[in-house]
Amino acid sequence: MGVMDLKNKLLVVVNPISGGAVKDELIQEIAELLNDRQVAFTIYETTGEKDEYHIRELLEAQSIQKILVIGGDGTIQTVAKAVDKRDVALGLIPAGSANGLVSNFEFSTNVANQIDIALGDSYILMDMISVNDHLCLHIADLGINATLIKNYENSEIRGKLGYALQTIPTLMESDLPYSFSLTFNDQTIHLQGVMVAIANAKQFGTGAVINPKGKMDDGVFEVLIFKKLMLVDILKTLNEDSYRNPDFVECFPVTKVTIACQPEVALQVDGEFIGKVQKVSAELLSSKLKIMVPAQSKEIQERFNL
Ligand SMILES: Nc1ncnc2c1ncn2[C@@H]1O[C@H](COP(=O)(O)OP(=O)(O)OP(=O)(O)O)[C@@H](O)[C@H]1O
Repeated sequence: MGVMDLKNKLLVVVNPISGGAVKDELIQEIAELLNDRQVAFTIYETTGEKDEYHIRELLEAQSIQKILVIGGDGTIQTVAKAVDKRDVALGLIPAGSANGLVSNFEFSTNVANQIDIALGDSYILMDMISVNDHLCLHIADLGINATLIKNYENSEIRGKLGYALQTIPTLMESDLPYSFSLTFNDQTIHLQGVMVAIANAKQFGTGAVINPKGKMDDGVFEVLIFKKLMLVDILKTLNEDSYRNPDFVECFPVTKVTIACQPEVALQVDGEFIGKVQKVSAELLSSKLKIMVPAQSKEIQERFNL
């Protein structure tokens, strides 16, 4: 507990296992930085059991306006669910293995700067999507990437190396291409592809920009159909501004989409493997998530025409 100042009370949610790293030193450093800034705080360490419920209890019992989240996308997800429709902002300290969501903001890698962003007053009201009733903040997809994530979760390796090692067996096992039917804006299209992505964000934590049009606070999300595994075009996703070959990917901005696939295809939401499904319903939620971002971030510059 830091200096008592109820107006400034911060809840610090730490996932002790995210990213596979011990966080004792990081927590110590953050506690000192918060004390220096005279911010009162309570620390909650996640256990992996009923965290959403416990965080909600803390929000109800104490006058908390901000939560500092130290963890990966899964931890941000849990906190977002606990916040629900409350006017509570999230400050982010990326400490996961991939940090997909945070990689979309121009975040500093310096912890003191991250604390200043969290305690500052620049925020976005981020869109959220429901994907088969799972909350999606970042990117959900059906097909090759979700299959990869499933194999990765079954392996012993955490971290980016895990993805690389899992790629080859996944590509050999999968029955590509899959058949998808997508219904949106009163039309249904049928096509073959290796992956369909439902994207709020621009890029994965690996840096692959799969959705150059992605803006987290524009009131729409994109549905993207990746038709073939084209190596040159996959490499081009490393460049944000590059032209996207329509033989490789097509993109549609939507607020609602249903996707049917035959036979069933692997689904992942924000990096968690959900299962194999024959149908996906995705819809923009009416509630938004308040996320603290750097004042110089693109979203803030565009909003205020700076
Ligand atoms: N104390 C704990 N022990 C074991 N598992 C935990 C604990 N606390 C949280 N978890 C689990 O950690 C997972 C969330 O991890 P998170 O996504 O934040 O990190 P990561 O997987 O390393 O990062 P990323 O999502 O960026 O790849 C959830 O599945 C949650 O149940």
